[in-house]
Amino acid sequence: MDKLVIHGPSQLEGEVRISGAKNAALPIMMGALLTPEPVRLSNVPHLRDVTTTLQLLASMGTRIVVDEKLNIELDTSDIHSREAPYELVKTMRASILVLGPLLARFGEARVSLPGGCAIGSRPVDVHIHGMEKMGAEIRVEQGYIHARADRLKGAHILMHTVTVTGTENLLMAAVLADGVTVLENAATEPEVQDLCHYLNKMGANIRGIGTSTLTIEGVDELKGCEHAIIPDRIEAGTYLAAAALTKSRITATHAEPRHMTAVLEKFVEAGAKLDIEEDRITLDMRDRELKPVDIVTAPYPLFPTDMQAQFLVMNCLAPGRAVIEETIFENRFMHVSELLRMGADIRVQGNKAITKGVDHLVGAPVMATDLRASASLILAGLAAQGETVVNRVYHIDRGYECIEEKFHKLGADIVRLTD
Ligand SMILES: CC(=O)N[C@H]1[C@@H](OP(=O)(O)OP(=O)(O)OC[C@H]2O[C@@H](n3ccc(=O)[nH]c3=O)[C@H](O)[C@@H]2O)O[C@H](CO)[C@@H](O)[C@@H]1O
Ligand SMILES: C=C(OP(=O)(O)O)C(=O)O
Repeated sequence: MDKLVIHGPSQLEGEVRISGAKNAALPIMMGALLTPEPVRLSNVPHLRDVTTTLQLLASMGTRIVVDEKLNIELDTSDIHSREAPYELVKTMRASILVLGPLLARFGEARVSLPGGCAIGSRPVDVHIHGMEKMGAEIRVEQGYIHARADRLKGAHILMHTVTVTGTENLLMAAVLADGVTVLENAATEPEVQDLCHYLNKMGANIRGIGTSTLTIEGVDELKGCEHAIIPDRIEAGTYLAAAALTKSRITATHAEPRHMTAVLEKFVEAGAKLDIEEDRITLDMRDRELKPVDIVTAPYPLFPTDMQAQFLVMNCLAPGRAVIEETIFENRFMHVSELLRMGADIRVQGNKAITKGVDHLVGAPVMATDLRASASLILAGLAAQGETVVNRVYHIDRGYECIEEKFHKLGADIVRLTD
């Protein structure tokens, strides 16, 4: 398995181009199953999860054309399978997002249960109950969700918790349903909004985009469209965190600062100087001192759980005490034990990580079992003294496009070793 070897401490400078958002690209690609006409997607990030999604769609009969600019055309006019098998779903939880589109367009779907993963149990009860309310018959047998419906019917659905993929799955089920669906307590994440805009381009009728109540008037069919994926706010935040940690100045280009308000405010509270333009964010931490910041993760527009691990590393090097409370996933401190091995002072109490800033971190071999935890270990390695080897780069490749090339271009001493 590949590993990344980092020699720190690094001084970063220059510009980094932010890629399209993983968490927008995946549902939007699955949404191609809703129409027999081709959809053309641009700004799709080059990620392992995107490859897995292409494999999943291809296994169902989707024709895929990738042009020289890496735009992706998906043509689902000849779908012959309505199944998402365990082998693919186990590597990417977002595969559950084929359930809504398959059920809505073909009246049946067989999707492996995604199961628990490193950051928590991650049930899909909201997805299932919502589709049942829309008239689907659902059985869960031998690890698979079997769903059937002649035609889904509009329904009033109050989701008991705010769920991003749950909202997306129910949206994609509702756009082809008979009648009006109201989704209450819907997620308002920019990635959910991007999916709504894309579906409306296809001819769907979704109102309330960006609010917690979405009203969807079902239509008989959807058509093809062209769509550019929004920038990845978590990738942008991760590079800015690297600059903060290494007392550097970098600019994230092709970003969307309007999606990052909570995170950008925390960078300022942490002592960074920010210069924000239309689609560029410059963070300057040169000759400035990191300050500890208390954080509570919460659904958008509040502070995202996907940036928690990166800010935890910043707190490790900020003189003083800070508390980070993780309210979304019950087991999302996998990075803590590895950071302790690098000399951090962190105590985990329930869903809180309490840090006392140390003067410096020391490089070590480390490994994490989820995406953002792994990213945070790269950040720690960039700031630490000596060599850090980040094992199981597999997780990073799920969500960060060419991470070592981007950091290398910013001046980091980082190389990938392939076994
Ligand atoms: C592909 C994708 O977009 N992944 C993102 C998505 O994951 P994902 O959509 O899986 O996360 P959810 O928003 O669904 O999870 C939020 C909370 O709701 C709970 N829950 C969820 C569904 C359900 O049916 N029942 C239930 O109880 C989960 O266990 C969790 O505690 O949102 C998360 C929260 O912002 C992000 O960390 C992930 O990066
Ligand atoms: C948890 C994440 O992704 P996923 O939902 O795909 O596991 C993430 O992007 O941080």
